[in-house]
Amino acid sequence: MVQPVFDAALLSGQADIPSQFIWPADESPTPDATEELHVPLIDIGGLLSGDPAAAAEVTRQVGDACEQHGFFQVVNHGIDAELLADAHRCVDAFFTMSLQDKQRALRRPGESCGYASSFTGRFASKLPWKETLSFRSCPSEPDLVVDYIVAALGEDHRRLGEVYGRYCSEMSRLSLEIMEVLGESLGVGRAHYRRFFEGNDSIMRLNYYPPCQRPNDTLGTGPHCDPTSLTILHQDDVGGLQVHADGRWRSIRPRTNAFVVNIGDTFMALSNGRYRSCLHRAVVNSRVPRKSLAFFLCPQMDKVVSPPGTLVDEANPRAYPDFTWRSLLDFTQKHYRADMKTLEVFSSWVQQKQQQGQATTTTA
Ligand SMILES: C=C1C[C@]23C[C@@]1(O)CC[C@H]2[C@]1(C)CCC[C@@](C)(C(=O)O)[C@H]1[C@@H]3C(=O)O
Ligand SMILES: O=C(O)CCC(=O)C(=O)O
Ligand SMILES: [Fe+2]
Repeated sequence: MVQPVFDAALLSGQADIPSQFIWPADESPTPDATEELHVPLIDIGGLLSGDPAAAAEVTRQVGDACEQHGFFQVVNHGIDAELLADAHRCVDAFFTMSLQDKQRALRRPGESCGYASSFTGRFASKLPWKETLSFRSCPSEPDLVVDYIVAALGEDHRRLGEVYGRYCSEMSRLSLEIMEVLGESLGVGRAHYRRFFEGNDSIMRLNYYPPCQRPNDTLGTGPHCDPTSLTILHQDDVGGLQVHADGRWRSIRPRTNAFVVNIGDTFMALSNGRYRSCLHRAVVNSRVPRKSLAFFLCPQMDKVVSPPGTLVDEANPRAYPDFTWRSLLDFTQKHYRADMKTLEVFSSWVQQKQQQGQATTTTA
């Protein structure tokens, strides 16, 4: 079989799409679903510095949302509007380059960073209608992002690297603030999760969804729960993010000044299953490209993911085994395509390995 190359410049205008991009009927997209999911809008600046009674009410709202579906939005986040606009302009600048130029940053098999034009070499079916550029970001290595971009794309792209370097450090700051709120809402105190993630080893991903003439047959990002800890997403004004809540797909309307935040599988494990990592996806459209910026907060690779003792008791026994982010990341890159069951399947795999006496919380 000839492997399809996802060259958006060619495919976007075509009436037919290669069969590998067609998703089965039971996962069929509903790009026109108009029902919205209303998620709480959290004024994060006010929350952390404002009056205690108001803060307690907002913390409760975050807790409720995380117990129901794990999605909320933050405003008054302190991210400079010009930096955000620049980050979106740089997405356009990168993805409108020629396929050959983008492929200088090609993502290699088994790796989670680099440029992927769909996943034509990685999966055989249910290919996503998107291009992505992913890279690591760690607060302890301030030049990591710019050095990666310059090494992959050349000196001409230094400014792009600087923009995302700044953007990622703001995302890390915001994630730690959100961790304070999550800790407070779970009754473990503001410091617990903040400390856990202070030395995070996160992934930044730029998503670019070219137009598709068959938007009812394919998906930009298939249904999945994020295996990571917390996702902070900014979508442009096109729309396309859908969440599966109360048994149906509902969209989250874009808001220029808001970030969409959702709990990932790793945080679900850190909360002993109290907070939900919820199924979501992205649909495409036939008119315009869509962009989103996703910052995936992840623990340091070898830190043991284990809930605080106060969240475990007789009524709430351990929901998941201890694991490291390294082993879960490896699982999603080499053994299992992340979907709605990742944490469940991964947990069984860890338990099986433990029974066989093989470690999954070390690098071995
Ligand atoms: C660790 C990760 C794997 C994926 C990127 C991410 O950083 C977090 C989300 C994961 C993903 C988006 C879930 C849907 C399937 C996937 C293959 C994709 O469509 O991009 C996933 C990512 C991956 O590259 O494995
Ligand atoms: O592009 C979007 O709106 C969602 C993307 C997403 O869910 C992901 O990259 O994990
Ligand atoms: Fe996601």
